[in-house]
Amino acid sequence: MVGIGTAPDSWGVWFADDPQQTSWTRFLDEVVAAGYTRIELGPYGYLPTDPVRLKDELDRRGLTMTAGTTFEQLHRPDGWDATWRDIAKTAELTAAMGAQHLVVMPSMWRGDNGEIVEERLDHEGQAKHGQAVTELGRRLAEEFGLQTQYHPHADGHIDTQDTVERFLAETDSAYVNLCLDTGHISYCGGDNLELIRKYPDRIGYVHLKQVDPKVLAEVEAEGLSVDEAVRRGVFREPPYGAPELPPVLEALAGLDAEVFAIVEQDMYPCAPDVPLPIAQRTLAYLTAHGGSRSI
Ligand SMILES: O=C1C[C@@H](O)[C@H](O)[C@@H](O)C1=O
Repeated sequence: MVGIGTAPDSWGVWFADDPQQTSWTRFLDEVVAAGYTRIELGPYGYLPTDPVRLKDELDRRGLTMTAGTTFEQLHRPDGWDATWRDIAKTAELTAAMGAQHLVVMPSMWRGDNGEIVEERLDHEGQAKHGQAVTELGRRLAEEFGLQTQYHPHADGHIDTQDTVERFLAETDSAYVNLCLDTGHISYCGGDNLELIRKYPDRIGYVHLKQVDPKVLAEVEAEGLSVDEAVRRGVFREPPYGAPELPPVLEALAGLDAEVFAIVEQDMYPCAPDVPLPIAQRTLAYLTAHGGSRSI
């Protein structure tokens, strides 16, 4: 089964607290109105951080939480403390909601203005990073009972197919697997179907998004960041972008395990009335192609 859900990103939410964003109550109400039953936590502090209150808000709306999302900086020699401080609070709240997964993303090598802010990792750096993420996954499993699903990210240290494959080789599948984000993989020139075919046991979780090839070409030509690409609308409503999602859903349905596939159409910033109709159409499209909305 491929269990479809959605996330605050699909309502234009990137930050805990930003007056441009939809309020969290409107987000939750519209998720229900759109017909979804599963959500992600989004940036820590956007939804209530008191676990009793948050659970009550979810229960009242018949929603379950599949995962929290967070970034790491473990490629830095002194990155552990800052990473753990940020991740532990997200992990605690995520686990308290009964979710099983924590989606972890890399730090960026490219800054918001398109500038290079960090050198890419060499082979030794990739090996050390893989070991550190494995250790993170082990602690998240032992201390919070969460499965770590690593999410490659455009402009991040794990982004291209080559870095994703090396990352999988450097990490221990007992503690770390992949959150295949179809949009980020395509944005970086990777092949989602090939990753599912080559690493069926490592696909632990999925984010569904599509890329507009025209906007991507502009962004590449101008050397812009993914943040600017999002502002220009690089992530499109299905089925108007790439990759095609029905073959991805079919390949996921053929895996041994049930997998959550969470719609994450980044649209920061966006006008308040934009997300709901897109979310409704996207859910109808995905369920017509094999995705399941029910809990
Ligand atoms: O999972 C994600 C979280 C967001 O913060 C990020 O920008 C987005 O692209 C994503 O895939």
